[in-house]
Amino acid sequence: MAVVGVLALQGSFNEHIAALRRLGMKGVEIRKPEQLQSISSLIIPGGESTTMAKLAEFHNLFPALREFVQMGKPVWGTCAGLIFLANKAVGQKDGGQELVGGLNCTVHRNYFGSQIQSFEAELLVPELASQEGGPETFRGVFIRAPAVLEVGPEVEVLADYPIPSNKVLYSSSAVEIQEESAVPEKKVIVAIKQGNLLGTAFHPELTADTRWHSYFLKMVRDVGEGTSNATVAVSEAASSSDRQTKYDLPIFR
Ligand SMILES: NC(=O)CC[C@H](N)C(=O)O
Repeated sequence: MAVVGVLALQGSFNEHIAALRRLGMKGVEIRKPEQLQSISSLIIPGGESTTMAKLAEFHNLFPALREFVQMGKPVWGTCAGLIFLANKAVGQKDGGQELVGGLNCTVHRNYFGSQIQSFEAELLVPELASQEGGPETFRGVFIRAPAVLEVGPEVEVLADYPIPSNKVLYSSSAVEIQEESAVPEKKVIVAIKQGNLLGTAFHPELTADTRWHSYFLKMVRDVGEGTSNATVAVSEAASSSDRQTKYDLPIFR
């Protein structure tokens, strides 16, 4: 059976492996550079990107991760993983942190604020729904989440999040709630794709909705490495049976 690597230094790697299992796929934990040679796709989970970067540095993983991305192998970063894959990150701790890069975008590390400003929201996901079926929306779990501030022309935006006009981020001054029509709704980008790289600011691995995992597995198949047609057939069958179930929260099973 084809396997998907999951960077397992810190964060929600077990939850990704469980989501892959629900689709009939095996996720293998990756902790050392040489382990990247035996896999053809990788998920970088959410967690805390500064800590994860320190651990990656300790294990000398950055050169191997960059090479993996440059070889065009499919890589999906969720939350802290998205930060890893960004070419540029702002809002970093003093001294910054090393990035793998590859996604031509700038992310803000804690765009939505601190841990207590974590939230869940229904996101419109037209591309995901057209590829995977199911509802037009996806329940986004945002945990001290980043957001994408800017993207290059080659980057496809798969989801954005409308920030209510009366919610002002990064302002210490009191802000008056204005007439709805006076302040246009601002949208921030929360899911992107560039070639074989996928990035989501939220945590699909913490939901029962496996469509983002299934979408990534199709990217893996399209590269023509890794999954066999038989394996993908299994994963499609699994995801269509999932579609019949209602996506309840809390949903990690
Ligand atoms: N849930 C997450 O992965 C949070 C990421 C966090 N904002 C960071 O800087 O690492």
